[in-house]
Amino acid sequence: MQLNSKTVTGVLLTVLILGVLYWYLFQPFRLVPERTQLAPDNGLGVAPPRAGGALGNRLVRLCPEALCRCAPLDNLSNSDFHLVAPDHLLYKQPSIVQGRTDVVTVTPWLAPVIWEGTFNPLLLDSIYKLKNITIAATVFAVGKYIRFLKDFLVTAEKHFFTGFGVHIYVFTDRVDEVPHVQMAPGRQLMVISVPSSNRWQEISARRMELVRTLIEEKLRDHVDYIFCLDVDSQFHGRWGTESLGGLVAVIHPGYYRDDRSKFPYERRPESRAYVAPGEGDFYYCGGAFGGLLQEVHQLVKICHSNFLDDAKNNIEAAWQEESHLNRYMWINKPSKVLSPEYLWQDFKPINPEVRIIRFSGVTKNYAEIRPNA
Ligand SMILES: CC(=O)N[C@H]1[C@@H](OP(=O)(O)OP(=O)(O)OC[C@H]2O[C@@H](n3ccc(=O)[nH]c3=O)[C@H](O)[C@@H]2O)O[C@H](CO)[C@H](O)[C@@H]1O
Ligand SMILES: [Mn+2]
Repeated sequence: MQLNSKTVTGVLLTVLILGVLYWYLFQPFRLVPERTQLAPDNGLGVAPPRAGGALGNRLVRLCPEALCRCAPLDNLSNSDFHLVAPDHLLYKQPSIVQGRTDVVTVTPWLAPVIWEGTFNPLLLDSIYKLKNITIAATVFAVGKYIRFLKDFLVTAEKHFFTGFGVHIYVFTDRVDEVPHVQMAPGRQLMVISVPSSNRWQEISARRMELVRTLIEEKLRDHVDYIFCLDVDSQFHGRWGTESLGGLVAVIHPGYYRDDRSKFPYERRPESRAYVAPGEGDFYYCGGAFGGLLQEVHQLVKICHSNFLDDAKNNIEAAWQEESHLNRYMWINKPSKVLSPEYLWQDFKPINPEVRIIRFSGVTKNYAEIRPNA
């Protein structure tokens, strides 16, 4: 058979096109940039969509199987959203008509508010045991505040996520004075040396920056949740898996019955922490907050950046990082809210709705322990 050159070219071209098409459809993976979960720091504290995600930009494999099961989809079972209970677990029947009526147990944006009697610890622990999670806690003990560390650590051993993997990070300028506290298997203490300061405001506010660095340099990929806690406090009751969530805030015990006009938000519009009159949901504590690692990373990053912007304009918010945290939580609604059971103050008489005190600030002589009064 005689082939003319036109037929040969035509056949070759068809083979080439089919080849390219085949390669494109059946290549093992294509690299595409994943949508970043961290919004550009817009200074307003506006968060990106929250579900799942990683810290920053990352490349994901898109394979033919991606249509059904690829790594990011499998990870859902490790996330906060998929709750699997062990089969045959026996526990008290939940009621849909009876429960706490003396307190509000859900926010207007439908985040649960955790009070004693709203959850089943056995059920929750069984669910989270299956996930094999690790929880980090940060605590600062700078200067004379080192004296609070021992009770904090001893009581954390008794009440804070007992039976779970817990990594406590102590930031201190007095490394030699960190007490030795026996910890259960799976629980660890890490000490990080930080400089001292002659202003307590600076020590307190610097926590946002140091927690950010800790997350970026040490915790990513190793820890699921993180809580940032004041050291001048002790645990008195269970603080466990019921507190886990995306972004977790604790209601301040001092203002939870007050009108929002009484909340000590930053009221100067020049500050990045400004909350206008008529705005704000609750007044949250600076002494305890937490959540999924990527959520807390977002929070500390934005609060620190807003704090720096204020500093450039010679403004220090009324309650330092607590004011920035409150501004952040007004825009980025916490997905779980912990009642004042989770941070009480020893000097405060207990109100009837508070059936248990889980964590409480010790009464201290400010003039005596702070570097500046
Ligand atoms: C219960 C609660 O919500 N407390 C908050 C409140 O006052 P507090 O009176 O509770 O603040 P604080 O004196 O406990 O300081 C906050 C924390 O900073 C650390 N620290 C402070 C001073 C120092 O010399 N060395 C040291 O290590 C320590 O971990 C301490 O627990 O307002 C502060 C505003 O700045 C923080 O938001 C606190 O978290
Ligand atoms: Mn405190």
